[in-house]
Amino acid sequence: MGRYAIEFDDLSLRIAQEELLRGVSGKVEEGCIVALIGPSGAGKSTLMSVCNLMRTPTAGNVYVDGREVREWPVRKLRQKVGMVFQSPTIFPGTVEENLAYGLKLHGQSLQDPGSLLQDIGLDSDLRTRPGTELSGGQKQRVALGRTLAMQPDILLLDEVTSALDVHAKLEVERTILRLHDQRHTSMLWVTHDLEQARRVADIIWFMAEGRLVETADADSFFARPQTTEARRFMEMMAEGETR
Ligand SMILES: Nc1ncnc2c1ncn2[C@@H]1O[C@H](COP(=O)(O)OP(=O)(O)OP(=O)(O)O)[C@@H](O)[C@H]1O
Repeated sequence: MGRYAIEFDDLSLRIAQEELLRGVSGKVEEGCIVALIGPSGAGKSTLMSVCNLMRTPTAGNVYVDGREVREWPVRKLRQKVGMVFQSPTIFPGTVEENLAYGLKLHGQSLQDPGSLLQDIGLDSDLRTRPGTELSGGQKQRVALGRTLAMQPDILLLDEVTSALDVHAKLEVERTILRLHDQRHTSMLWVTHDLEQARRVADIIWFMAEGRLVETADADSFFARPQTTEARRFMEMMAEGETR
């Protein structure tokens, strides 16, 4: 097997009678940013959740760095595959304590809070500030920093900017791209914001009804999707914007 950060091999996931994922196969190259787009309920979050075993596949396999997820020690897998969500979780305590939270769970401490703050674009004065006093964008940076403190090789980003205003969204987006340049982290990035997908992604994966319907490099996807489903989706999204 070549060097892929993540590889999905005929992956399916059913909960009760519901088919959440249906035969998904695809590969994320190391250091690549894949934007996962598609209608609500397509299975985008579900696909990400199997990468760190928050959910277990019903059939098929998921390989992280060439090793099937169920063969990884879970703690190691979750250190290697970090996840950031739409709504940042901020624990009681200072920004620094929030940044160190994941490491502490792993019996480690944060070695260089100053440089992490710099990496996530937060002023060093904020280090001792209660996390709950931050703005939405700052909280999302702290959530990102907490995940990055674990030195993940892979980042799963689930609509991480959708709760932010335009300014904060672009700031967080830029921070993520800068970190990507520095650390070459591989990323699966779910977004409903097609302009964002166009700005950040190398590759687009379009999902619908639990299937990975189309994969393409971002430029060719946005020039013209190949499948009818993706074309319809793009038209629908464009109509929504002009309404
Ligand atoms: N625990 C569950 N039991 C049954 N069905 C579920 C469960 N969790 C999610 N689903 C269903 O699985 C489907 C896929 O959900 P998922 O959240 O992965 O979609 P999504 O593409 O990320 O959607 P969105 O863009 O709205 O976040 C949806 O139809 C959802 O209702």
